[in-house]
Amino acid sequence: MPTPLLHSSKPLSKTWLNRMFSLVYAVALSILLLRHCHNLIYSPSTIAIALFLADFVFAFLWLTNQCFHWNPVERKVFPENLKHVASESKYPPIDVLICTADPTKEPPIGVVNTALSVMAYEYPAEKLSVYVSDDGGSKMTLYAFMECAKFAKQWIPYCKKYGVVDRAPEVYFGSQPSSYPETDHIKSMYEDMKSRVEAVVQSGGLSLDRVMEPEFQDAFRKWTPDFTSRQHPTVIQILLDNNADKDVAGDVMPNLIYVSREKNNLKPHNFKAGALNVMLRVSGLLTNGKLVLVLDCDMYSNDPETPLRALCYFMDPNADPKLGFVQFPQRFNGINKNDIYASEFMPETQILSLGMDGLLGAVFMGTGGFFKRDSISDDSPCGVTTESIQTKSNPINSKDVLVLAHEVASCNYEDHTKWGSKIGFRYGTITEDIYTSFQLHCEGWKSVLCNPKRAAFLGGSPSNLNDGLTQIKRWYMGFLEIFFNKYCPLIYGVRSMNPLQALCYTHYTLRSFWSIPIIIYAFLPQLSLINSVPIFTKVSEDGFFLYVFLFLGAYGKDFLDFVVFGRRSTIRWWNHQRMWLMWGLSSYPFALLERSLKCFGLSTFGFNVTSKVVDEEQNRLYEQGVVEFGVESLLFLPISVASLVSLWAFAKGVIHVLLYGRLEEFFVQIFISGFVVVNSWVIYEGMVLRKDRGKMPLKITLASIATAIAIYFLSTLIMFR
Ligand SMILES: O=c1ccn([C@@H]2O[C@H](COP(=O)(O)OP(=O)(O)O[C@H]3O[C@H](CO)[C@@H](O)[C@H](O)[C@H]3O)[C@@H](O)[C@H]2O)c(=O)[nH]1
Ligand SMILES: [Mn+2]
Repeated sequence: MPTPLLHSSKPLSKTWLNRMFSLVYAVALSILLLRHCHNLIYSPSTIAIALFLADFVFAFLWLTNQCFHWNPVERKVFPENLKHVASESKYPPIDVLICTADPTKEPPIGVVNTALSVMAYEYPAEKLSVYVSDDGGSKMTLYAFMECAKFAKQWIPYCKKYGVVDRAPEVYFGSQPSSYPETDHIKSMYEDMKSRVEAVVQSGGLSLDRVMEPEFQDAFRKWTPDFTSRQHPTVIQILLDNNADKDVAGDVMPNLIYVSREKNNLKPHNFKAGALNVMLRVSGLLTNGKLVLVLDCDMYSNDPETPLRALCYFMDPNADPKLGFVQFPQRFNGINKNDIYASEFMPETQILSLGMDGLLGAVFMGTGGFFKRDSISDDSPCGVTTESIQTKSNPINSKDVLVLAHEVASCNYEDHTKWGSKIGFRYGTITEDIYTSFQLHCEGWKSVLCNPKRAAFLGGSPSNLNDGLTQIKRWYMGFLEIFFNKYCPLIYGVRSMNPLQALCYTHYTLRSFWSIPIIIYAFLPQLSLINSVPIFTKVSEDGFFLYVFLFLGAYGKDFLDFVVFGRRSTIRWWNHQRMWLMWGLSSYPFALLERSLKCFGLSTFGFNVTSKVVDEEQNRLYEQGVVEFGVESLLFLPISVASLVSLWAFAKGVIHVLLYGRLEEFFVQIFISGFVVVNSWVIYEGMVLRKDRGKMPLKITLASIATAIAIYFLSTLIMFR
C-alpha cells in the first residue's frame, strides 16, 4: 500500500514572471551602471561618485534579492493522514522551550498564557514537556508558574473536552466564547489567578510572602538577599510531573518545569542563545524529547494541532534524514488595520521565506521552530549518556538527575566545549536565530516552512515607532555580526551550501546597506536642487526612460508581490514602503554605525528586550493608526532631517519651474523630493499639527531644523562651490 500523503509542495505560479522580470531588470540595471562608469571616466565629480555608489549598492542588494524569487514553493500538510502512518503511541516526545527575560517588560501572566496554550496541545500529554527559561531570574515569574500549574489542571481538560481552539485563556475569554457548564467557573478561576499574579508583579514581588501557600515557600529559599537577575545560582523547579500529576478529569498532565540558569556578572551569558542552550541540556537530561519546539514568551499557540502538522514532516517514512527543523512563520496579533509600523514583516515571513524554502529551507525565526534534537544538540550532556538516565523509572524527579541538571545549567559548564560554536544555538550575534539556521544549512541540514492558513502561533509586535525602529536596529546589527565573521555567508556560505541559498543569507545579513542608496537619494538630489544644480538626465534625453523604468519596475514589482499576490491592502503596502524608508534612514545606518563602533571596542551592544506591556494611551493611538513619536529618540533625527530637506528642495523646485521654466532638467530631482515629501506627511504632522502626547518632541524638531540648515551650508561649501 502506498503511504498516504502527509505533505506536498509546488512551485509558485508566479515563478516564471519573477524570472523574466529579473532578467529584464538586470539588463536595465547593467545599462545604468555602465552609464555611471562612463560618467566616472569622462566627467568625474563627487556627485558622480555618490550616485554610482548608491546605484552599485542598490544593484548588489537587488541581485542577491533575486535569489529569493528564483524558486519559491508553497507547501501543504495533511495531518488527517497521520493516523495511517503511525499510532499515537509512536509519536515522538516534544520538549517546548519558552524564553522569558524580564518580568517588567514581559508580564508573567503573558508567559503563563503562552505556556498554557501549548500545554493544552492536542498531543498525548505524557509526551509533552514545557520548560520555561527565566533569564530574569524572577521569583514573580516562578510564582506565576506555580499558579499556572494549578490552573492548568482545570484548563487542559476543559479545552480538550470542548475542542476549544484558542487555548491561551486570555484570548479565549477575551473572545466571548460559547458557554458550557464549567465556563463561568473556569473564567473566574482564571481572573482570580491573573489578579493574584498581577498583584505580586505590581508589588515587585514584595507581597509574595503574604499570598504564598506553605507548599510554595520552599522553592523561594534560593532568592537570598544577594540574588539579582545578573548574579544568582541555578533554580530548577519541577511544577508538574506527568508521572504524578493528574488533571481534574484524572488524566495525565504534561510536565512543566521552571529553569533559571546560573548567572555570573563576570561571565558573558550569550543572551537568548545562551538560555536556549541551557534548556537544551536540561531538557535533554530530564525528558530528552526527540523534537524541541522553541518559543518566545509572547508567542502563544493559535492552533492546538500544530505539533501534528510538524509531524507530517518528521514522521514521513520517506523524510530526508537531514531534515533539521520545521519553521512556522512568525505572525502577529493586534496589528492595526493599516499596519503603520510594518510590523507584519510581510516580505520576510511570507515572500522571502517561501523563496528559501524552495532552495535549502526557511531560516529559523527565533520562535515557532520545531527542531529535531539531533540537529542541534549533542546526546551526552555532562558525559552521561541520556540512555543511562532514561532507564531510571522517573528521571525528572530523581535526585541525581536534578543534581546533573543544575550542573549543566551552570555558567561554567560550556567552558572548553563546542556549545555555541558547533553545538546548540550559535553565539557571536544577537540574531542567534538566522545565524543558527545558517550554520545548520552549512552543515548540510535542511528545513521546511510550514505555513498553514490559520496561524500556528501569534505574538506581539512593537506598538510605537521608537520600539519598532529599535527592534530593527538590533536585528540588523546582529545580521552584520553574522556577515563580518569568519563564517561569512558570501565567502564561507557560498562554498558550503547551495550558492543561491548562501546569497539569500548574504542579502539578509547585508540589508542594512540599503541605507547607503536611501540616504544618498534622500539628500543628494535635494541638496543639488536647493543649490540649483541639475544632476540627472533631462526628460527629453534617452537616459530618462531608464530611470522611469527602474523606478516603476522596482515599485511595481513590489506592489504586485505585496498587494496582488500577497493580498494585502494598498495602504498597507504604502505604509510598508514608508517604513522601509524610515528604517533606511535610521535603523539601518545606526546598525552600521554601532557595528563599526564595536570594531573599535567603543560600543557594547546588548539584547534590548522588546517591551510587551501595553499602555492604554499608547494603544489608543496605535488603534487609531496614528504614528507615535513621543519620546526624544535619536532614531527620529535622520528621518525628520531628511523630511525637512526634501520639503525645502521641493519648494525650491517649484520656484525653478514657475519662475524659470526649468522643469525638464530638474524633473527627476523634483520628483524624488516630492516623493519623500509625500512619505513624510506624518512627520510634518507630528512636528506642527499635532498636540497629543505622541507628537514629535520639540527638541527633535528644533535639532532637525538646525541639522538641515547645517547640512545645506556644508553641501554649499563642499560640493557646490
Ligand atoms: O537575554 C535574553 C534576551 C532575550 N530573551 C528572550 O528572547 C525572546 C525574544 O526577545 P524580544 O525582545 O521579544 O525580541 P524580538 O525582536 O521580538 O525577537 C525577534 O528577534 C530575536 C533575535 O534578535 C529572535 O530571537 C526572536 O525569536 C524574534 O522574535 C524573548 O522571549 C526574550 O525573553 C532571552 O531569553 N534572554
Ligand atoms: Mn518578541
